[in-house]
Amino acid sequence: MLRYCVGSVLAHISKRFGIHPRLKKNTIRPMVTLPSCAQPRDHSLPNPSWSKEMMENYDHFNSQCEVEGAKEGSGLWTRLPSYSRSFKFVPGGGLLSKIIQSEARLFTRNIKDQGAGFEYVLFINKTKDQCVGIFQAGPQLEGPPGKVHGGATATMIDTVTGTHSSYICGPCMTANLNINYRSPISLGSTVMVESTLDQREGRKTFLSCRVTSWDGSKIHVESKALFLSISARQIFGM
Ligand SMILES: CCCCC/C=C\C/C=C\C/C=C\C/C=C\CCCC(=O)SCCNC(=O)CCNC(=O)[C@H](O)C(C)(C)COP(=O)(O)OP(=O)(O)OC[C@H]1O[C@@H](n2cnc3c(N)ncnc32)[C@H](O)[C@@H]1OP(=O)(O)O
Repeated sequence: MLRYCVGSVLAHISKRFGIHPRLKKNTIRPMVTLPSCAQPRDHSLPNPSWSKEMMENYDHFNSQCEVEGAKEGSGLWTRLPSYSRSFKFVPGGGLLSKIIQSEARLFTRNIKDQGAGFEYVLFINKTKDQCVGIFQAGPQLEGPPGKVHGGATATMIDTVTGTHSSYICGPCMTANLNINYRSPISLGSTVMVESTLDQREGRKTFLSCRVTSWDGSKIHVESKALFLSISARQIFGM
């Protein structure tokens, strides 16, 4: 679904900018030299900054994932890759991301120091209509002293519910995000962000989301989100 929705968006972009996203590098005859496009880095894979709690929860979900090559539905969960730009989800997207607004980066992946900002991995469960994010909030996300900024927490929720909604209904945008902050999150701690589908109504997707401590013993945040399906025209103002 994600490949489909990003793919349909890219088809529109390519029409607008006169670039075909699936063109291989050696089939383009550019006026200028195009940057090379290496395999994009998947930021959802573990790195040395991940805490014991982060790794424990990652291993828990990863061990229940579909094995590559096995028939669909063989696992409960699917780990979602994560790139510094949404373009990089599709073949040829790495090249496009260097041509169109090449300085742009996904907000949650723009701090280069490992462990300094958002460290996270998302898993989706299609049969249960659930998406979970395991997040470790680094020191550069401070709000009150020693605690995570409320806007950073909102970003985590938007990331999990937005990705969940994209999987359900394709390209969409956050229309409403309602957040109740119940207890502060300490910097450096690992939290679970869990999104559940409540209802679909035409273009509207309603989701609930909870943020808890890594072991589920403490509730940090409860929220509701509304996403609206949009056309590629709406994204790029065509
Ligand atoms: C390369 C492309 C990538 C594409 C993405 C695809 C896949 C993603 C891949 C990977 C995921 C990676 C990262 C994901 C992480 C994070 C996700 C971040 C998402 C965001 O961070 S995104 C930014 C913040 N977001 C905005 O910047 C939206 C600004 N806004 C608008 O752009 C418009 O506002 C819009 C489009 C929302 C609606 O506009 P519109 O014209 O299409 O629709 P309209 O207004 O007609 O409303 C139709 C019906 O919805 C009801 N309705 C509307 N708004 C409502 C509200 N707030 N509350 C309650 N009901 C509402 C109306 O009442 C009516 O209801 P009814 O039909 O019953 O009368």
